[in-house]
Amino acid sequence: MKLYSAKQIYKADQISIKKEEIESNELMERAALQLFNWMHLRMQGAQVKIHLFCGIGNNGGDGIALARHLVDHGYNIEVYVVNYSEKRSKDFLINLDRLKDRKVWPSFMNSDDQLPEIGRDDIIVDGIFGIGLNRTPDAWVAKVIQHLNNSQAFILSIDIPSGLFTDQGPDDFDTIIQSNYVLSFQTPKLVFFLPETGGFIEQWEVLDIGLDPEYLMQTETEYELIGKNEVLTLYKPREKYGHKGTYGHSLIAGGSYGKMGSVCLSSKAALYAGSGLVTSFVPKIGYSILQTALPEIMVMTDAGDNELTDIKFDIEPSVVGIGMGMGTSDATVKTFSEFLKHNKLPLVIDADGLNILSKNKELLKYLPDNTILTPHPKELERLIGSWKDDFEKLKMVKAFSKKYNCLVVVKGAHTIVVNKEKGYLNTTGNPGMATAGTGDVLTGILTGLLAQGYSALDAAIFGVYLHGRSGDIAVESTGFQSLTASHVIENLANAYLDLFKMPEQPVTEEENQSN
Ligand SMILES: NC(=O)C1=CN([C@@H]2O[C@H](COP(=O)(O)OP(=O)(O)OC[C@H]3O[C@@H](n4cnc5c(N)ncnc54)[C@H](OP(=O)(O)O)[C@@H]3O)[C@@H](O)[C@H]2O)[C@@H](O)CC1
Ligand SMILES: Nc1ncnc2c1ncn2[C@@H]1O[C@H](COP(=O)(O)OP(=O)(O)O)[C@@H](O)[C@H]1O
Ligand SMILES: [K+]
Repeated sequence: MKLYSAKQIYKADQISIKKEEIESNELMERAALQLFNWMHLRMQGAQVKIHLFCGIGNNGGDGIALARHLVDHGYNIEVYVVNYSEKRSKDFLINLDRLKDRKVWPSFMNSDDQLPEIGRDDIIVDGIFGIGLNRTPDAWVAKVIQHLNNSQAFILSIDIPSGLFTDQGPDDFDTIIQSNYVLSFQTPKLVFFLPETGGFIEQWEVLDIGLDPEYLMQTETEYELIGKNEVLTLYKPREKYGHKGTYGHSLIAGGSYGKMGSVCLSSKAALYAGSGLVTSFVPKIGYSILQTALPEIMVMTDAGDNELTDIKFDIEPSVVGIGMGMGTSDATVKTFSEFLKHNKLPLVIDADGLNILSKNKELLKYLPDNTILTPHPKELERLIGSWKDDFEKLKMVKAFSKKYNCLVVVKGAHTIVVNKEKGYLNTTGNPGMATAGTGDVLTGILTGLLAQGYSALDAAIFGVYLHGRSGDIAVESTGFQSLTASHVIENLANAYLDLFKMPEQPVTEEENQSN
């Protein structure tokens, strides 16, 4: 699913109005009707108090139009206009008049006004600012926003939580609505998925207000949201006459004394992801550990007893996944550097591999095109430097990806695969996965997919999705706290099977009777 920027949404808005030969307030009416239908379906006329807080732009206009539909259906409402500017939008004013025709008179809130009382069981509709926010709200508006946040009432935001910028990071976190549910028009917004701002949204849903499909289809976006629909097109089925050679040979290189578990996890994950053959390349200390833990896997050892000192092998793997548990001793740095200088194989680099690159930036030029790097936030910071906010971070990652012609998998709650100018945000995964070793599992999956012939970009997008989906299936039986990296591997099978599961259909009346 594409994530459109505010600029693109405004453009779609104008094109739709022109093509359909409608007035802009008709589009607002569509939006308001969608909002109303959503609420009416759930509330069924319940007399819970609904407080609608509206700004003076079109987001406020949506709220005012929604208030009219609610009043027409007998709901118990109170409308407030947060009067932060005299520049009221045309469609806001049209809808204000329509509301006044129903004899509903909003309270106009100004800077020194007392804040209204809100019960914890009430509902708040947040229509203060939408995608038109272009500066940090004034202190008194921030106070209104804090008052709503502190009320404990359920907050339903129109389009975007008020106070969140659509395409830049916030300056002041106290000016943002903490939303329980966001009904977002046509497209979710990028900020819903970034670590700094995602927490302001508990749940979201898109309402289709019929913006011009042709424009939406043809417009390229900087970011895409990746769900099952997107990855299904990437999946490569197994061929009837395929053999283990068809599905590639993954070499997993890493480990050091006390850290062999990471190589076990990566190697096993590569196998479960479908790699035809998997060889682990480890210091001598790892030999019996791997042979005992993973009978399906071949093991090669380095000259070093406890750490990698001489990464050389006489086999021809299809891809190398390297870095997990490897350490950064002088000998390992030396052999890793030599390896990079001579290597021609596709690479996935994780953990200490990334740490070594960060300290020896001159090595970056040896990365083969489309190498996949999988940093967690700290590793990323070491690699590209620190950032002011998530938007600056993404800009820096894009520049890095372009400069070194590599893919960066920015790990986190919504992992983002960055390929030069474009970012792909994952939708699977859960906080149970914030546990040791899940990153090693991801490296193994990505390596295993590359071995099977997936392109680097497809492997990164698909692998990140599968990894999160395995975690989501696993957590149903483990709970968040007890989820382990091994559970993620074990559920890879279920994640693959889940790709082709149809959503459950409701039982029809006839089927019910025949049972
Ligand atoms: N596009 C679509 O397809 C559809 C969009 N719809 C709805 O329109 C919403 C966007 O509406 P919008 O453009 O009127 O902007 P909105 O967010 O209401 O802000 C109002 C104005 O406030 C101002 N302002 C900004 N920051 C400020 C600040 N800190 N403190 C004080 N003032 C500030 C700024 O004006 P300025 O003062 O800069 O001239 C801004 O224009 C969108 O989210 C959706 O709900 C639907 O109706 C259906 C179709
Ligand atoms: N809150 C979360 N929601 C979803 N996924 C998460 C969350 N926290 C961590 N993860 C995922 O778990 C993995 C953790 O990787 P990493 O930090 O490298 O762990 P390790 O180094 O211990 O293997 C990443 O793929 C990350 O996206
Ligand atoms: K809003």
